[in-house]
Amino acid sequence: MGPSQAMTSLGATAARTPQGPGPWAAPVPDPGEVEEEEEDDAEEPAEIHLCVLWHSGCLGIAYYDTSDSTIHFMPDAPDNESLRLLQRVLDEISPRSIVTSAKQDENMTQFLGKLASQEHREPKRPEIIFLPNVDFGLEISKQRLLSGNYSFIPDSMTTTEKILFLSSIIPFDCLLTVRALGGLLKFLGQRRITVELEDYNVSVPILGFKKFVLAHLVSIDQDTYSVLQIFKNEPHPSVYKVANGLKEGLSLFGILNRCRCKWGEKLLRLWFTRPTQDLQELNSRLDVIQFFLLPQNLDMAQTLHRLLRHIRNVPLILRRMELSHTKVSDWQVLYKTVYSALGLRDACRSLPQSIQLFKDIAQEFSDDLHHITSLIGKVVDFEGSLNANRFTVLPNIDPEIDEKKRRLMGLPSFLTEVAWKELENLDSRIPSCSVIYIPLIGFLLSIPRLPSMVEASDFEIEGLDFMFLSEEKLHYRSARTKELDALLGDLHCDIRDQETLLMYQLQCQVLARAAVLTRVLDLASRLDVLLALASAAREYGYSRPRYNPQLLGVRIQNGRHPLMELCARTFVPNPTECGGDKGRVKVITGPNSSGKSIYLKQVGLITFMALVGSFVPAEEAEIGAVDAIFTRIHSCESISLGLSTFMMDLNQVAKAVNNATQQSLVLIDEFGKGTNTVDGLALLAAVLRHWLALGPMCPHIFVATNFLSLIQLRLLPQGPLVQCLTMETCEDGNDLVFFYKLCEGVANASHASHTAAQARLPDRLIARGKEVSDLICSGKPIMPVKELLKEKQMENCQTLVEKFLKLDLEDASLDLDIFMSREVLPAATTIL
Ligand SMILES: Nc1ncnc2c1ncn2[C@@H]1O[C@H](COP(=O)(O)OP(=O)(O)OP(=O)(O)O)[C@@H](O)[C@H]1O
Repeated sequence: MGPSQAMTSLGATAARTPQGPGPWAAPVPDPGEVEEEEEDDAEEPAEIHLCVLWHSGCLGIAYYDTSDSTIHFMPDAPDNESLRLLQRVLDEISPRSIVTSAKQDENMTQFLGKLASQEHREPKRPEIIFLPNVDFGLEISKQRLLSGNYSFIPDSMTTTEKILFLSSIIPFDCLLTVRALGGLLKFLGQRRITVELEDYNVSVPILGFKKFVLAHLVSIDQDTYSVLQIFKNEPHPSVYKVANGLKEGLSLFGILNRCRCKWGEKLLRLWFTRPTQDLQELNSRLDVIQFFLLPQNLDMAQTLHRLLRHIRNVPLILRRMELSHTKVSDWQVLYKTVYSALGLRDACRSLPQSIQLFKDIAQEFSDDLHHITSLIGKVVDFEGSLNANRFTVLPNIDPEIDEKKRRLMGLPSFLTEVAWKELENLDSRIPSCSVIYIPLIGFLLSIPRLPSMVEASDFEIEGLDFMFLSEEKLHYRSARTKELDALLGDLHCDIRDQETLLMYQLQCQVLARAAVLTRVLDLASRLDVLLALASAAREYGYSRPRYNPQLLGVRIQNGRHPLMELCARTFVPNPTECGGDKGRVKVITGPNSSGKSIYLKQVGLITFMALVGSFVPAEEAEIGAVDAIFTRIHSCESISLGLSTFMMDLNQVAKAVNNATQQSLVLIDEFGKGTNTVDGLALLAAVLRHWLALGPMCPHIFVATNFLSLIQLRLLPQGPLVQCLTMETCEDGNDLVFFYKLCEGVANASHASHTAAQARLPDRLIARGKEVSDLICSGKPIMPVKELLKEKQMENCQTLVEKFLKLDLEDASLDLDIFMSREVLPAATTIL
């Protein structure tokens, strides 16, 4: 540190003149130590590093998430040759890098090659890293896992205890998972993820291992998420406000997300990306929501919601502790979080223990939390720490620190006395002097530079050692300041060192209890999500869905579209019943704007919400076994993919045709409109006939179409598998009234002209459209618009023809050029 940057932590001044700086200047906080205070929860964008192995139809996946410094792993799971499960995981977590073995199966190589070539992949193409196959060896991977340095394992554990503990978390019998975990650890260590700039002996922080299972997953692709408006990213008006410049628009996630803590929101997003068929899990979520919906539990819900606001970003704090980068605010946040967690525990202990979540919170929020709060509360001097901008401890923790602080407190007045004495010995031209203290340098005499002190040689003063010039002040060591150094030493630094040591010990105590803190976060975010879903269910009048694995399809009474019902003045609910004698293919026809698309989406959304474990916008809903939701609904998104609209339509339908099973829900809106009518209709009919030919294996299909000919021309086989539905309307003179009510039957006309009128197309055009349409229907030729040949034009033509007839071509005086330019050309402009 150069002298000009040298910061004094305290000093005292003696001045000969009254105008000089006051001799009783209070200790000035060291500005060099003032850290840039970030917001508590400010986070670097999370990065995910994934390691994957595929062997004999089995997948082993493990990934490291920098946002919570946790390793997530999926126990060995079967995946087919097109690696759909892996694709699903990649879509969900968008890893920054994908690590795998250089010795790979052909399928995996092709899969990764394709991934690497996706130039427009959003948000970013992952980096693909091949490590030598030996890095994934089973034994070496096990060793790496067992010998890791994990702060959540207390130092007091013996090696055997540690192995037992780890084998209760990591499934060592899942060979691919273990090898993937081993490869991941190798990669993390090699790249020094998150600790690139740290000392080499600081290892990558690992705060826990978490299992994730995608076994009961309901498959939903990205298009479906977008067209059903489950998520909707919109550019944020302020790009500085959020890291990716995006905010949630009107979406299902947006209206249900009432989470109070960030981790709750994160978990809700995760549940949305992983709809499940695990009925036990779904029912356990619904039990909690149902409990909070009871009027007598409203107060409790509000109390819990308030407490959850204080549950903050514990993983970030733990990571900073691991790296010894803990900030003053971290201690406060941690204290509040743990304190609120204890509040949650006490509240949950008073709730029915038959509900698993309450039981878990009551039991798993252990006394370790008490220990943490009492330690932090007893040791950390929050006020002092904030003032000093560094960790300081309360009195009576360490008598040595207390003693040093007492001496330090008395120092300014003592130094003032010293300064006065020093001033007496100085040249009388020097008006004032101060004694200052600079950490690591010691005590110095500071004298203002006199106008006569120009050259460096002028700075020399007898009996003093010149040190440096800074801000027009000359600094010297005198015999007295040397004495002070010996007497008081680096008092300030000593206090700081001792307090830092105490902070380190406190950190270790907290880190040894990291497991309970991670659990707090897991359970608190679960509670937060369920309270959020309960709050939405209460406000919007949702009901609890029932799951019936024996049921084919879904049965919904008075279902509503969760977003549309918030925008429409009155929303008309509609029932849904598919499977059994109600047919597998529902063909919904109806005039434009009669509510077909909304109905289709509502079926998808209600089913989705039930599979997430939320209450649903319906009077009753019974959900059968649903393994996937496919959609072919028009979205605006085609530019970034560089595909034509029709090509996108075809892609989506192809996905459904190739993957839908008898348990899948397929929603098709206006398929075939992107090409000429006949081809489009033929394609739609062909796709539906393909599914119908599967008989009982046919998926549950809802098709909304304006191709009335699909039914009129009997393009679909007749039978119990097909049911025709339409939206009720009634003609009132020229007006068409929409009832938005679903009923059996087929629409008799598209009433496109009515929609056109609503869109304010000129009447003349609408009338012409109707005329042409009627002519086509009745098989008559289409004549050009009569209006075009106006009467006046006819008259002009006749006059011109007459002029030509009167021409005497035998007449020698006739000048044809003059005739053309005077008679014909002017008339031509009125005719053409
Ligand atoms: N159940 C309903 N209750 C009240 N209003 C509804 C309902 N369903 C639809 N609407 C209203 O009708 C409008 C049009 O609905 P929708 O887009 O579903 O029509 P559509 O039949 O699919 O039309 P198109 O064939 O032109 O695509 C909606 O924006 C909404 O305002």
